[in-house]
Amino acid sequence: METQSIPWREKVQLIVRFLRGSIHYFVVALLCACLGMVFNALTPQVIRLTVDSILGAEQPSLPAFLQPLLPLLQAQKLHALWLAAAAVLLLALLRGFCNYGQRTQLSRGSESFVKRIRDGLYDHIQHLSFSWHTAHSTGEIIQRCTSDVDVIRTFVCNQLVEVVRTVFLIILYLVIMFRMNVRLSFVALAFIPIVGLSSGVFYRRISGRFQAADEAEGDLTTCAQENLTGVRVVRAFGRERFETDRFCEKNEKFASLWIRLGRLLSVYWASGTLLTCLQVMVIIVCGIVESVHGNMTLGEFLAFISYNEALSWPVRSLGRVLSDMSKAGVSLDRVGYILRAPEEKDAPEAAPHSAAGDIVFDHVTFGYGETPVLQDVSFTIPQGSTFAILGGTGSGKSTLVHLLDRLYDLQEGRITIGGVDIRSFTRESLRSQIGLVLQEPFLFSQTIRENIAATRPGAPQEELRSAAAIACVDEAICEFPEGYETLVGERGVTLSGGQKQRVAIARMLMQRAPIMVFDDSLSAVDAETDAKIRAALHESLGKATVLLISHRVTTLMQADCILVLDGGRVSELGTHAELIAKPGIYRDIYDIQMSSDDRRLLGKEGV
Ligand SMILES: Nc1ncnc2c1ncn2[C@@H]1O[C@H](COP(=O)(O)OP(=O)(O)OP(=O)(O)O)[C@@H](O)[C@H]1O
Repeated sequence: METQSIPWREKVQLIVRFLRGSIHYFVVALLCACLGMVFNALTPQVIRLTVDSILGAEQPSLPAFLQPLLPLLQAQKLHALWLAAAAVLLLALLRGFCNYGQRTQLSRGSESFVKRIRDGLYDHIQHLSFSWHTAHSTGEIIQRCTSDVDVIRTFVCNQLVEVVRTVFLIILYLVIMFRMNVRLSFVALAFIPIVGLSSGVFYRRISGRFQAADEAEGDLTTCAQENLTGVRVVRAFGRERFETDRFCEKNEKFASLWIRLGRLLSVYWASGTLLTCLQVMVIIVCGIVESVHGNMTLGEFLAFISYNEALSWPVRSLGRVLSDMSKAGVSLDRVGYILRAPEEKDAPEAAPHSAAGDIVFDHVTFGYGETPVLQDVSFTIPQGSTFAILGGTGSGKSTLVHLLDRLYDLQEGRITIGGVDIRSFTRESLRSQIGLVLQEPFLFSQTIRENIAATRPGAPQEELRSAAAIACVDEAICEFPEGYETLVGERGVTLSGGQKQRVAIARMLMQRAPIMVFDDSLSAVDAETDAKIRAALHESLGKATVLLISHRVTTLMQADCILVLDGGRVSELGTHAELIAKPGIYRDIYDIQMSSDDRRLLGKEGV
């Protein structure tokens, strides 16, 4: 799946959009963090006071509210030392409280933030067009909704807060340091842009590598997902070795990308450590010179060193945050790519319409890409009739259904139902009136009852059973120990292809749609069951318009009208009797398919 970079302004808007409702947690967390910094900054001052005025003989400089303590500090050195120790303890306790507040608020904020992203993404994906879904791999969509969302969460909830905290800390410490010694503070300050610059260079270099690693992870997920979904094919064709090799190859590429990334990170961290040591060394040397010249007391020197050391780690971590920012930037691009995809939207004038009336395909031309799949296709399906479509593989039969259901939008021509262009229907009203059974039906990992009742939850059991009986699957369901409560899917029973198709037919019948489409949906049942189902459907469908697609002539021959598609064009149109009366594709297929068995079966059906 491609990833276009989205502008930073849009990335910020994206974050702000999902932060709504949880911003107060982050504000409180930040306040706690800043307060913790203040308490942190007071500890070296206690040390300075202890060294200079309790152990040494300097006149203590205390803020006005602490002036009453002065006589106590000067009178009894031991009491003063206890007081200093108690102050350090108190500051540590206060820092602990702030830390606790920061973490609890952050975890609440981050959980509600990430929940909002997941909900937003899921809801958006539900409204993306079918063409978008077919164009993008499921594995990668899942990866973007899980790992990428996680990277964004870590960035917003930990690193972004860390940046604000670090900036506050740098300002606070620099103010204190400048008040203590301006010259030495300038030396400490000079290192900040150097560290910042090296982080910036690093940030630019690493961004592309993170993107490549993420794309490799997407490939790996897709490969694993495909393999697990197609496990039957893998086993049947003995492709285990091939699949393992394919996975290993992708896994190796993924691992080597991360190793290269790790190497780059190590270079950064090693050079950062070197820079920090250099800065500490320079400050110690300059501080000693300042102290020797009497520009600093010993206590001030010690306090300055601890401020400087406390400053070096956050400045470096700023570099790490910047590098993580590049990763988060890539993840925001990838999640943003999904969120930017346009949702299926009805035309402003679209409204719910009744799907009663004739269905007309009027000079329809359509292609998924450059090559047209359907060319100038025109035909009419009278309301209440059974209309069949026959055609070779890839002739465009399913494409007709995709267009009727508006899974894809028409490029040329128009389709009308009862004289109303299907583009004037809201998609919901159109789709709710077209019952669809696909060649490869999908059943949810729920009970058979829930699957059949998917279109009408809460429908009475008798109705479910009668729909299942029409689809000739009721008997098979009742044979399961748990009957209709049998769970299907990975954690339940595995239904045969034919059983799945019949459950899907029952599900569609529950919809009671005025238009019913069977897209090669009896291909997995034997000819006899196919005939039984058709007979039962014939009796129960009433006034519904039925569109029947099949490769099997016996399935189609009773239809009111049969259309033969050839290479995306209408080749023949007429009743079974009309079509076999003249040479053409239909008669050829009929002659090939009609074995003596079929003729016997036809005799049974009385055709
Ligand atoms: N989502 C898609 N994207 C691109 N091409 C597609 C897509 N779906 C179908 N096609 C192509 O369109 C052509 C017609 O496909 P369609 O599924 O309509 O044929 P069909 O007659 O139903 O075939 P079959 O009987 O094998 O199911 C084929 O060449 C197919 O490769």
